[in-house]
Amino acid sequence: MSRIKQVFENLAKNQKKGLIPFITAGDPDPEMTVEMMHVLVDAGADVIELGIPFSDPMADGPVIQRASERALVKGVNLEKCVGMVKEFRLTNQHTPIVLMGYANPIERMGWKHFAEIASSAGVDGVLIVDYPPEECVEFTDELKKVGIDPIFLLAPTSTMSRIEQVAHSAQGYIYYVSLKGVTGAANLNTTNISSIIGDIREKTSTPIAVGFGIRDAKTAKAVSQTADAVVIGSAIVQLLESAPPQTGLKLLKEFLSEIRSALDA
Ligand SMILES: O=P(O)(O)OC[C@@H](O)[C@@H](O)c1c[nH]c2ccccc12
Repeated sequence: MSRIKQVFENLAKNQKKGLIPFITAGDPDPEMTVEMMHVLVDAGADVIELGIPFSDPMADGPVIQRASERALVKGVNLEKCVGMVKEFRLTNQHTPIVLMGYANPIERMGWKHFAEIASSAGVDGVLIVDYPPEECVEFTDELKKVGIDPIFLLAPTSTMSRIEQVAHSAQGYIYYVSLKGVTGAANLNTTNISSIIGDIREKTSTPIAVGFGIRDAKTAKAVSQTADAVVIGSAIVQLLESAPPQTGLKLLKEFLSEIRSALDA
């Protein structure tokens, strides 16, 4: 069974909700990323989304764009991201890692080669923002062949046929984007979420994670009433940006622990 599936089964069994922090690989410094991943786990992360820095991240707001730029300046590329997962796996074999990014670097490397090195490094899921399921059937097959879960996005604008398509192709979890716009938005409306999640659940039993615009414990808790997991990105990346590195790690741990307690309360 995949590590992601295992985590969601355990959460369901214990009637808990998942916490999925996002960080950009290599930000603020490539030397810190693996340590940061362990801090996230210590603070209660169930799955880690590790962002592959990209020069034109069109789904990202300014906070994650800046993180991407900082990481690129420090020479982080796709190979190095995979290497970070490999290093993380030396001391953690249980926390699922989802690599997320854009199609371009993956295509340059080649689907098959990427799938192979990612799987042998210990990557569990892959989410490519600009790959809707019908445009990447072959890539999805390569991932499934090596036991990596393909993760897809649904949004408030998704049609019923798109929901069906994603329900059919997705493994691990489905990522429901809570609002129209880019990452880091501040105006999440938690009341609209439940009806669309209901529609998705009619089509699939794959767990649903919700992200975009979750910045505090209260919102995380509210979203977790309907979602199986919450994803938090920009709030974390911003916190790291605004503090010196070692203080950043401490603040990160405090911030995530607070969310964890709210979800578990
Ligand atoms: O930053 P937010 O609003 O907390 O949303 C999570 C998000 O950052 C993370 O999942 C993510 C980062 N880049 C993305 C691109 C598309 C979809 C999702 C993402």
